[in-house]
Amino acid sequence: MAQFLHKKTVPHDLQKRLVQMMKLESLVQEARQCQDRTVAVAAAEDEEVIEAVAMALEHRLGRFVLYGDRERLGRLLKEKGCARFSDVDVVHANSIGQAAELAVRAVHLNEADALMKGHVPTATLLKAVLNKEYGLRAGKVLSHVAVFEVPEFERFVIVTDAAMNIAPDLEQKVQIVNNAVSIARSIGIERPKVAALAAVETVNPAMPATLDAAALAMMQKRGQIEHCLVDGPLALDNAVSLAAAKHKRIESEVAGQADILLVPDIESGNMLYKSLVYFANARVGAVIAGAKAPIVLTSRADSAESKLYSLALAICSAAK
Ligand SMILES: CCCC(=O)SCCNC(=O)CCNC(=O)[C@H](O)C(C)(C)COP(=O)(O)OP(=O)(O)OC[C@H]1O[C@@H](n2cnc3c(N)ncnc32)[C@H](O)[C@@H]1OP(=O)(O)O
Repeated sequence: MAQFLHKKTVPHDLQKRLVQMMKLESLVQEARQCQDRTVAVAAAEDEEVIEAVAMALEHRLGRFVLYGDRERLGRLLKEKGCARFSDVDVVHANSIGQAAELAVRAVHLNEADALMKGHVPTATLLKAVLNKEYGLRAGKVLSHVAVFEVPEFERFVIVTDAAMNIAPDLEQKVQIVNNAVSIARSIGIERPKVAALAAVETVNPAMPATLDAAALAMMQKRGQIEHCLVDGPLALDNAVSLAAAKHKRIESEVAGQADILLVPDIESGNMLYKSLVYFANARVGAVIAGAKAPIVLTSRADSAESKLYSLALAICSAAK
């Protein structure tokens, strides 16, 4: 369905309705169409990661190269029923740090199309990703983009940045928006609506997030941010609920209809991410965008199913 959405011939209204019907499951179907994708998994010797790889192999999403302890990996692959697949290779690494470096190098050298985090601390992997000699920098800000399917909610909710940029400044927020817009477009949301979140919907000089949000909205209006609509500051309720926006008398093309929620910092983003998973039973697929290749940065909070969706999102966005 998502492939159909990319065709320019689809009328906008129909396109919007189809996007709204989309489920993360449809990303798995789309990823399957992408030929010959290879994913390098850093420190893959982790039960949940191997479970996600097993699911991905079952769905024929691509080829996997697992970096880590050969013996432990061999055992886990057998336990999870992966030994029967030919699309999986193991490269031995003596330590978690070496596994991260080897996996990142493989993507750097175009031997793999996407990187996946295994049993390695997030900061260790990201430091390898940012390494000047063998990393995956592409001259842009790298940022985390999470696509949520929330039960009873009619459209995807995209949250950024919940996991990489700790306290982004205005310039970094512009690039974080650009990265999220490019992921939204890769899954068929042609002109996403971006809400720059704050605690209130009015500009308050004592709350820096409201100043950045207002600047971002103006930058989009002046053409400095493209392929999307941006409004802010918006509080979470009036970003996602038309009734709440109406109640506050907010006149905006974004309020109540946001596709992308730009959070002010990593704390608010991470808590929103985990609240959606734990309190709202949301499903999620997430990647780090802006690098030479997409990166799957899974969290312990994610189910194996969510890890599969993240892999599908990475494969879909690597193909664009
Ligand atoms: C939501 C589910 C998943 C999770 O819960 S994940 C858990 C939460 N996430 C984390 O713990 C990671 C948070 N981020 C960090 O720890 C750090 O920002 C990170 C990514 C490790 C980078 O730290 P450092 O290596 O100390 O970075 P630094 O500020 O000294 O900069 C070193 C060089 O890298 C560059 N850099 C840092 N962040 C970047 C970015 N986002 N995009 C592009 N380039 C970036 C930075 O400009 C600097 O470059 P240069 O050496 O000056 O050329």
